[in-house]
Amino acid sequence: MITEAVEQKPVRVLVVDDEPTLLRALEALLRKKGYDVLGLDSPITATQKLAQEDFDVALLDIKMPQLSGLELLNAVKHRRPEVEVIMMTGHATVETALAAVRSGAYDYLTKPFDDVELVARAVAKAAERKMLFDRNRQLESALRERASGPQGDGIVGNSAPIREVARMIDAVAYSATTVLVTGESGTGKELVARALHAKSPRRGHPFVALNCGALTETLLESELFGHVKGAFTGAQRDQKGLFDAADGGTIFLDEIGDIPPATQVRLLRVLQEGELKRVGSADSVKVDVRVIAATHRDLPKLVKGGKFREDLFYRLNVINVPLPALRERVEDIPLLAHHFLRRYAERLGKKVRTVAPEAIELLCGYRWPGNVRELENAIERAVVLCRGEAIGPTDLPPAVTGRTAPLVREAPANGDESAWLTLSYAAAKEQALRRFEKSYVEALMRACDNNISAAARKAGMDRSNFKRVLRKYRSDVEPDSGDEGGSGDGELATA
Ligand SMILES: Nc1ncnc2c1ncn2[C@@H]1O[C@H](COP(=O)(O)OP(=O)(O)OP(=O)(O)O)[C@@H](O)[C@H]1O
Repeated sequence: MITEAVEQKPVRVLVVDDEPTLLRALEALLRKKGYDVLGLDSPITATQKLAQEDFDVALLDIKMPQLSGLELLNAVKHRRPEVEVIMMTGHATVETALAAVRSGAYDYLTKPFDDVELVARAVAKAAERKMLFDRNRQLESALRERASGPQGDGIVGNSAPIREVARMIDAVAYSATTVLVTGESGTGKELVARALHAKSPRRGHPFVALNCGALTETLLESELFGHVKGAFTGAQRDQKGLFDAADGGTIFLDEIGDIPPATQVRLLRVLQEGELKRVGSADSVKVDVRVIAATHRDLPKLVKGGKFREDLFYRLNVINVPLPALRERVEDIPLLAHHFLRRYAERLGKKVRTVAPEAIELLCGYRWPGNVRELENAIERAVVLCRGEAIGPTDLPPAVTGRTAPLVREAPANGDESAWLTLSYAAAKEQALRRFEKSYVEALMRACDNNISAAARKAGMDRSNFKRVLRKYRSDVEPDSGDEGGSGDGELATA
């Protein structure tokens, strides 16, 4: 992972002071703290070294013969602007401090040092800042490489599975073959469809997307194929459909597993014959549209259950591009986080530049049931909340930091009753109920091997009520039809 490479680099510190005793003491102190230190008593030698070697932090005395510390600071910033500089001054005046900061110093310390630990702490802070910016630069350049490289498709990621996706896009974009993109919600199925279109010879023609799960059968058919006047109540004139709108280009049919049987027949006809019939008409119309379909459902299972036509499945599944869940490619998380950070910092006009290592660690440790979409939302939120240059753990959503209802977890069970007292009675009761509900449904699901019907029976609840409760805690459970407009095939998604 890119971040690890940055973190493992030893921090290199340059100390320049013409007082030999202090120089040796600082060298010894910083070496003891684990830094790779070069101590020099001559600012001239220091400028020569800076031309040859990399440093992360420089600790410079402000008053030296040959070259003043401020002149040396300017030389450092000129040669290596990325080095974090701390000035040491025996005559701390507001003017010298200001002059140093204006010239790019990160901090300044006043000599003599009452407590050398202060020096170590200042160096540690400067080193941390330098590493953050190194990490940022590295991720930025990886992103630039990715965006301008052969993939150039807006798909961010360097993991093996995402490289394979990019390879498949390149391999199949040029043909007119139907592609089925599969993967959990938020894994980037539409992004892949857009990339396929953008890299195809059809790119000068429209790309039209439709979420098939969001419409009733009549509306869906009319949207896709158009209708003639009088085809159904409200059809007051002839209307073309999205296949007409996409002529010469690509149509992206999301949630293809949700389309009803009659629509499946019509779609099969378009795929087989290259022609469609508008709703209410017996006439055929020729169309030239590439179909890319997507689903988060297990289509072969729907076929087995008689809910999806086998012939249509084979027509759609000529090429399958499976998208991995985000938790299966954790190494992409830092890259994606910085990608979204850049996007939202720019959009929101904020000076957030990076993600702190502890926040990256939390992001990498979370399961991301909503995949890249959830990560994108988390980073947008963090950019809004962030007050400094780096997103920290407190800017992340509670689900990611594990702060979801901590009071509930810690309250009376371990005797820490004070946790309750920060809540109103209603809030405490609500949290306790949610805790009970979550543990109960999770335990039941475990006991019933994830079989929703069996768990509902054991709970003495009807299946759809049980599912409604379960859905509060499990994002991978499908809604029942009527719940949120799904097709009513919740069993498939959870089995
Ligand atoms: N690899 C990626 N690089 C950059 N952005 C991504 C990537 N994958 C997904 N995204 C972004 O995440 C969001 C969700 O992606 P998209 O809508 O393509 O997912 P989906 O799988 O089609 O979701 P659903 O199944 O819910 O329709 C979009 O804003 C998309 O641009």
